[in-house]
Formats: sequence, C-alpha cells, structure tokens
Amino acid sequence: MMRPLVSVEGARRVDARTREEYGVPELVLMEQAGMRLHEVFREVAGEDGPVVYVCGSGNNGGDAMVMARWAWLEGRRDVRLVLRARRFSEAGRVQARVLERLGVPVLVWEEEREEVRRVCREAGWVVEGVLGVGARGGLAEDVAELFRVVGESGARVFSVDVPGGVGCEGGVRADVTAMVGVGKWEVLVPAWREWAGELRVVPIGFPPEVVREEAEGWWLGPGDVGGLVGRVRAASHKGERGRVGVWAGSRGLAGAALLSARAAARTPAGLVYLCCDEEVYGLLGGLGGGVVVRPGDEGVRVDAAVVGPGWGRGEGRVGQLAAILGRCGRGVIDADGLEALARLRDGEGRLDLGGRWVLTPHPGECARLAGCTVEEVLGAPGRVCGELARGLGAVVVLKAHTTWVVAPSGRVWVYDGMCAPLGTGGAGDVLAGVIGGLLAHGVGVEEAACAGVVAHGEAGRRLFARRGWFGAEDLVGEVGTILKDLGVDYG
Ligand SMILES: NC(=O)C1=CN([C@@H]2O[C@H](COP(=O)(O)OP(=O)(O)OC[C@H]3O[C@@H](n4cnc5c(N)ncnc54)[C@H](O)[C@@H]3O)[C@@H](O)[C@H]2O)[C@H](O)CC1
Repeated sequence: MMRPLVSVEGARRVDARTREEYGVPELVLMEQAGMRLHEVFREVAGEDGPVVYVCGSGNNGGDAMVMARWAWLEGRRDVRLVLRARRFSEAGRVQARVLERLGVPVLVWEEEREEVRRVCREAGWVVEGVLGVGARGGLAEDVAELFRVVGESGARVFSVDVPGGVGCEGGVRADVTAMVGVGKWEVLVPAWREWAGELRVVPIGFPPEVVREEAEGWWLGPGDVGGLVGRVRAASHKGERGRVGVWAGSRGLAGAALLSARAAARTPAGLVYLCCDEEVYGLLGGLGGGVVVRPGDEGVRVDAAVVGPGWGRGEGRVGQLAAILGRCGRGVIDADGLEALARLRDGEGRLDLGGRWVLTPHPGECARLAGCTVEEVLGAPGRVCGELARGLGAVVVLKAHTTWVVAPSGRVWVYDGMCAPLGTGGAGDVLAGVIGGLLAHGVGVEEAACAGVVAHGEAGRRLFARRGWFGAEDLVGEVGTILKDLGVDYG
C-alpha cells in the first residue's frame, strides 16, 4: 500500500486530532515516539558515541529527551543532554525532570555555549531534537548558531522528525532523519532533500484514517509497481498488448531515439515503431532490433506516443507535435518535445491535453514551461507542477533527485530516487520509453507515470549497487528484469 505524506502543517493536525478526537494523551504519544526513535538510533549508531542529545523547547525536544532516557536506562553513560534553554512544553518539562532525577548530565545552550561547543566536538553522534514540525518562520539567531555548532562539530547527526529548520537558511544537515508517525513532504522537496540524509519513519500509533484524511501526497516505493501496472495475460500476443510510436532522434541525437524505443520494447507493450526523420533513417534503419524503424510516420497507428527524445528543435517540430496530439490519444512528451509543446501553447494561448498525456520535464524544462525559475521548481515542486498540470491538463513528472508526479486533479506522488548515475545523458529517454510502453499497454495515465518512475529509479539503484556507475544503455537492459522483479504479474 502506498505510504501517505503530510506537510508539516498536516502533521500538526494529525497530532492534534489524535489527542483531541481519540483522547491519546500527549505524553503517551511522546513516549511511543521517543522509544521508537531510540530503537532506530540504536540500529544506525550502534555503540558509537559519545552521544549528545540537543533538545529544543517544544515537543521535538521532548522526543529527544525520551530517547536520552532510554539510552541511559540501558546503561549508556556517554550521553549528554544539551537544552536550548530552561523553557519547556508541558510534556517536555516532565521529560526534563525525569532526566534530572536520573542524573543525566545537562548543559544549557543559553548559559554555557563554550561547554556545549566542546561536548559537540567530542561527540560521535548528535541527536538533534531542536525544531520539529512546530517551527515557524526563519530561524531565531541562537538556534541558527546552535545548528552551526552542530554542523561544525564533525559528529554525525540524527534528526528527530525533520532536520531542524528544514526549508530555512541555516537548517541542520542530518545523516539520518527518523520521521515520527508519517513521512513529511517538505523533507522530499528537492531543494531540501540532501539536508535529511537517510530517511526512516517510526510508527507511533496515529489512527490510519486520520493520516489518510490529512495526506497531501503519496510516497512511492518499489512495492507499488505491481499494483499500478496490473496483470499481463500469459496468453496475450503482440497485437493485443499495445503499440507504441516513438517520435525521436535527429542529426547527432539519434542515440536518444534508440534508447527510448528499446526501453519501450522491454515493457509489456506489443510493438514499438520508431518514426524518425529521413536524414537519420539511414543510420537508425538497421539498428532497431525488435523495434520497427520508419522514415516518417505515414500509416503508423499507435496506442500511445513518446515524443521528443533527441528530436531537435527545428521549426517544423511544433506542427509535427500538433499532428501527433491530434492522432494519438495518449502518450509522453519529453525533452525537445516539451520545447515544441511550450511553443505550441504560447502560439495558441491555451492548450488542454485532457488528462491523457504525461510530461517528463527536468527542472530547467519545467521552469521554461511554468514561466518561473529553476529554484522555484526545486523549492516548491508541488505548487509549480500542480499549476502546470492543471493549466495543460497533463500529468507532470518532474525529474530531479526526488521525482514528483503531479496530476491535474492535484494528486501528488513522490519517489525518493537519490541515485546520482541516473542524472546522466539518456536516462530520461529511457524513462519516457518505459512510461510510453506502459501507456500503450493500457495502464492508466497516472499509474503509468508512477510505475515508470519507480521502475526506472529502482533499476538505477540496483545497477549502481551491483556494478557501480552506469550509462543509459545499461539501464535499458534492466527494464524488463526490474518490472518482473517489482511484481508485474505476467500470468
Ligand atoms: N504534539 C504531539 O502530539 C506530538 C509531537 N511530537 C513531536 O513534537 C514535535 C512538534 O512539537 P511542537 O512543540 O509543536 O514544536 P517544535 O518542538 O517543533 O518547536 C517548538 C519550539 O520551537 C520554537 N520555535 C518555533 N519556530 C522557531 C524558529 N523559527 N526559530 C527558533 N525557534 C522556533 C518555539 O518557540 C517552541 O519553543 C514534532 O515534530 C514531533 O517531534 C511527538 O513526536 C509525538 C506527538
């Protein structure tokens, strides 16, 4: 089942509703959170120490204090508590009192800055519980300074719930972030993703219906692909499984066309046609393998199109794209196809793709289409892609180190890719081919976009783990295997 994602505001509502509607006391939630966080911390940090628990004045600090208590009760004596100040939330005050009675050594940042600097420098790990989902606005100066001390200490950082100050200048950079109860959308925003390190979610007993109602997006994972793609009949033949048309390639960029078409041929789609310009047909005509290569597209009837990989930006492309949109019911527009789409829309003033097409821009292409900066795309992908998806009536797949799939309805899915070799020439052509193949096979538009993104990303991760850095050709070879391994049912 897909995992929900909430914004930090949504997380505050989940907390509040769990307490108010279900009567779960705050201290109970905090105890569960702290215990689960402690278990994850023990798993990632082992016996490495000393450990400094840096705690803010809210419940995020309370969670970190529960963690410190469990470490102390298990016999660790290399733990130190650093309080931002002698101010606490109600539940935090309870935790601080218990720790004091247990005799856990405490320092207060407001009063003992040099001593805090020293213990942080000597630490193997800092558990950062300074700011969670209760943070508002820019960082207060003392917190910004405390985060600098943590950052410069050389210790590894374990953040509680979100990296303190996520989304703010001067926020903490964590090695591991363990999110409380549910994934937080802000952590997956490309501009901030690197601040969070390895991601975990610890269950603390939020009622699932509350989390579902407050969910603002869905976190895609390998387990989702099988359900998204559905069953492929074992008795089916090529004429039944869908035809893909790939309009791609131009002088110097013919390889992109092959990557895309070959990737489509490794999906359950039955037939793949590569429609290329006369001037590259001489080159591509003999290289298709299982792909039918045509000079032009006369008489080609397809169930889905892939338009744009290595297509070039000649004047004729806008008219060609308009014709393809007219004759094909659904498909993917990628790379140079997106530039043609932008010109077509700008020329016509408005374009409605009827929810049947998938656009696969990288951040620069997305900024061009949305009329904003790359920084805005990377910092607010939900808003920017949402406006674009609604405006064009298309599912937008923003390709970055975290990939955002946004539908015209406003539904959002995020895949936490984080696989640097996928940021290479040709990898996007492969993704377009995979999504196009799934569309031709009859998979729903949103489902094909999501499944394609995950299959492509997992293929990359797997290749990197097995063979190290790879090229786009290697990725093509992995498409069929990954779809099978991720649970596509071939009957
Ligand atoms: N409430 C619950 O049921 C649970 C919460 N959990 C954890 O609690 C935090 C959220 O706690 P909250 O007290 O609401 O907020 P924070 O601890 O994140 O921060 C409040 C604290 O920070 C100060 N502050 C706010 N903005 C800034 C800023 N820009 N600069 C500096 N300081 C700031 C504010 O004054 C307060 O002192 C959540 O993330 C979880 O970790 C539990 O997990 C369980 C249930």
